[in-house]
Amino acid sequence: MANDGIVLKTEGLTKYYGGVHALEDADFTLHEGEHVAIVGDNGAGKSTFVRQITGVEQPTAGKIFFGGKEVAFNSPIDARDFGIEAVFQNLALADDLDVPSNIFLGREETYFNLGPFSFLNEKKMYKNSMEALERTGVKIPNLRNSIANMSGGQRQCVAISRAASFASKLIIMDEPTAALGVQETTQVENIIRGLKKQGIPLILVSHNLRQVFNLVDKIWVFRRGRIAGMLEADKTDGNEVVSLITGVKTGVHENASYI
Ligand SMILES: Nc1ncnc2c1ncn2[C@@H]1O[C@H](COP(=O)(O)OP(=O)(O)OP(=O)(O)O)[C@@H](O)[C@H]1O
Repeated sequence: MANDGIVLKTEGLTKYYGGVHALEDADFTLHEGEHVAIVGDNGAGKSTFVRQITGVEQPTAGKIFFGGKEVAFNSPIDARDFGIEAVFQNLALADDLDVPSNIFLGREETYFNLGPFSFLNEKKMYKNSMEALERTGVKIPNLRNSIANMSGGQRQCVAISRAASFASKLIIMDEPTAALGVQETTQVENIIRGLKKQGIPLILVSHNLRQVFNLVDKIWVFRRGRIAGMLEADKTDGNEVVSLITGVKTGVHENASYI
């Protein structure tokens, strides 16, 4: 498949959990530099889709293309190796470790390896963590505190800084601000704007339509496990998106590409 400026493409992506058809026949395309949202009602299949394209789970059927090549991610580490970073609702932080250890989790900087032993370069990890947080504008008073002692918002910001630092090709965020206050939400939205400036593509799962309209180029609507349509953010409005989410048409919508 030729690349054609397409970063990620899925064809017929399908996931069944026993008899539950969580995702069916999803054809999705993300172009270079694009920021897109995935919206839909509870249970529409948004998180299921994200789990398939990040290697957390393997699809029942369908194909995933990344950078023009068909890929099969057997784990999130496989996806990471392609420069894909994801922030999930459960964050995947290690509670008993401090901020630098969490930012470098699984990618620790070592001085040297001696047989089975690795000697961590903690100074370098601390410095790089400070830089990662500074780049994303996140302020954490004491990086040496274990993550368990931090607020939900601070933990979320660490997870997002980690993803933003390592994502070279694509970043995926599943409800990154659902549990945050106003100030922290603004901080996360600024991180997302920074990623846009850097040209890093984003897939944002969000229930917050205000946020979606402020941040993305395209809105992909999921309904009952299927992609119901795609709308360009600057050519649509909240009513049209809600119509597509619910499947109840409230008027004539010329801009929707109903699928
Ligand atoms: N591990 C699982 N086992 C069985 N069913 C599942 C599993 N994960 C998800 N489902 C079901 O698949 C469907 C889609 O769920 P999913 O979590 O993808 O929806 P969602 O759009 O992300 O919803 P929400 O906005 O509530 O997070 C739902 O009916 C859900 O109950």
